Amino acid sequence: MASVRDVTFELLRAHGLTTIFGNPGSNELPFLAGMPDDFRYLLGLHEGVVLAMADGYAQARRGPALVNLHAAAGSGNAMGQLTNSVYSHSPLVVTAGQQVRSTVGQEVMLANVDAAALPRPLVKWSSEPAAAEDVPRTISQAIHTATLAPQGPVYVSVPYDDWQAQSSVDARHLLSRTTVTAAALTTRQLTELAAVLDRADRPVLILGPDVDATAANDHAVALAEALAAPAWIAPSASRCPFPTRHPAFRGVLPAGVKAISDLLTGHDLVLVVGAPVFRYHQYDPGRYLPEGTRLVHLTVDPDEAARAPMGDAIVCDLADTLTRLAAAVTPGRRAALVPLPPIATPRPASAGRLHPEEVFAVLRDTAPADTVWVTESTSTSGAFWAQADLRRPGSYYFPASGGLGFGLPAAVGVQVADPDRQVVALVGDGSANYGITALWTAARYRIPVIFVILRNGTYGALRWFAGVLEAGETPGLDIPGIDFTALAAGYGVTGVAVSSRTALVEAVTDALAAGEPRLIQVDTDLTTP
Ligand SMILES: Cc1ncc(Cn2c(C)c(CCOP(=O)(O)OP(=O)(O)O)sc2=O)c(N)n1
Ligand SMILES: [Ca+2]
Repeated sequence: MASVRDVTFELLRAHGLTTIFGNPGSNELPFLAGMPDDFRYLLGLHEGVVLAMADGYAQARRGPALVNLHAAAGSGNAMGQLTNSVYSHSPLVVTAGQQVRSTVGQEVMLANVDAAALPRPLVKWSSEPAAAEDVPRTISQAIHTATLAPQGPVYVSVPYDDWQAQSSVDARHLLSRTTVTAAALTTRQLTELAAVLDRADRPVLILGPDVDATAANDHAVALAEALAAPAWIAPSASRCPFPTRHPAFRGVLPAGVKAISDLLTGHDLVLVVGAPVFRYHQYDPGRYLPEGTRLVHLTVDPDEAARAPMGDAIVCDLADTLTRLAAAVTPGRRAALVPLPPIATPRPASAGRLHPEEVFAVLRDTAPADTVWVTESTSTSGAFWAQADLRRPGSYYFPASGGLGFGLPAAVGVQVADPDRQVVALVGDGSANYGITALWTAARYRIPVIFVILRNGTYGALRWFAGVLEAGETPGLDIPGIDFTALAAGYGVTGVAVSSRTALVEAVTDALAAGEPRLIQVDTDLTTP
C-alpha cells in the first residue's frame, strides 16, 4: 500500500502544486526526500522571503501556492508576511514539519508546541492531523479551504514520522475531488440592485483588490461606462483593479475616514466592489459617509460584509455580478465623464538626486507597457499613481497589510508565475532590508526581476507620519549610507547606482536586455505618500 508521503505528493500534483517554496529543517527532510522529479523546490534563505515569494506567485497565477517551512521557528519568521497574505486573500497552503509525533508533548527540541494555534489569526484555517493516516485528507482539506471563496492562507503541521506510515486505500478518493463556490445574485437581487443604480443621480464606484484577483477588471470598466460613473481604487491599494488612464479613473482613495467622506460628497450612491469597507490607515475622524449618501458593498468575503461600519453588503461572485449589472442598468442616463488631465511632468529634484515621479516616469516610458510593478516604497505611493499607466489585470502588487518584506520576494514569485511579462520591483531603501535575501533566490534560479531601490536615506513614510501625529523628532528614522549594489553583489545580482535621468534610462535599458536579475539603486528626494 502507498505511504502517506506518496499519496500526498499525488494529491499535490493533482492540484498543480508542484512548485514548493521552502526553507528546510530536519523536521522537513523526510517529506522532501521523496520529492518527485516533476516537482521543483525554490529555496528562500529566510521564511519571510519564502512566504512572500509564494504570495506573489499565488496572486499572479490566481491559484494556490505550496509552502514548506521549519516547525515553529520557521513558521514564526513567516508570520510577518502572513499578515499581508490573510488580507490579500492569498491561497497559500503552508506546511510545516513537526517533531516525531510521540515526543511533541515532552517539548523536545524542534517541537512545534500547539502547532495549529501558532499562526492564528493570520490564517483562514490550521490543523495538525490527529493520526498519520489522516495527513492526506487534512492536506486535501487545507487545499480546498485555501481555494474556496474567500480564498486565504492555511497551515498544516505534520510530524515527520507520519510520512512513512501506510495510507488508507480510501485516500485515493482525495485525488479527484473538486470543490467550487457558486454564489451568484438571484435574478430578483440583481434587478433590485440595478434599479438602485439606475435611480442614482451621481453613482460612484470604489474598486478593490479582489476585482483584480478575480480578473473582473474589464467587467468593472463595463459597469463604469454603462453608469457613466467615476471609479476610484479603494484605500491602501494592494492590487490595481481598473485601467489608470481610463476616462472614468479618478485615482486611489486616501486612507482616512474624513478624507474619503469629503471626496464622496455629492455622490448619492457608492458601490464598493472587492474591497473591505474600508482599509483606513491614518486616524482621520469624521462622518463615514456624507449626508444622504447610500453605500452598497459587493464582496467575496462574509467577514468583510459583517464587519463594515456602514452600508448594505452582498457576498457574491464579483465578475458574474459586475457583468450582469453592466447589462442590466440603463445606459446613457448621465453626462459623459470628463477624464483626468494628462499625466503631469515629474517634479524636479535636488542636485544629484531624482524625484520619485521622475523615476516612475522613466520606468513607465522605458519598460514594456505590460510590465508588472511590485511596489513597497511607502512614501512614494502618491508619486507612483500620479505617473502610472496600468492597463492590464495583474499589473500591480503591494503588501496588503503594509507588512514590509513583501516587495523583493513577491516580485520573484510573480516573475516565476508570469515569465512572459517583465516584473519590476520598486522598493524603498528601508523596506528592501526586510526581504533582501530574495536577491539570492533570484540569482540562484536566474529569475530576471529588475529590482529598483529608491534610496532616500530614511524611513520616509514614518517621517510623514511623525508629522501627521505631531510627534516631532523621533529616533530610529534615518538609514543613511546603505550600499545596495554591494549587498546585491554579495547575493549574486549585478547592481548599479544612478543619480541622474540619463544614467537611469541606460541602467533600465541594460537591465531589460540582461535576461537575468538586475538591481538599480536610485538616489531620490524625500516625498510624502
Ligand atoms: C515588518 C514591518 N516593520 C516595520 C514597519 C513600519 N514601517 C516602516 C519601517 C516604514 C518605512 C519604510 O521605508 P522605505 O525606505 O522602505 O520607504 P519610504 O522611504 O518611501 O517610506 S513604513 C512602515 O509602516 C512595517 N510596516 N512593517
Ligand atoms: Ca526610504
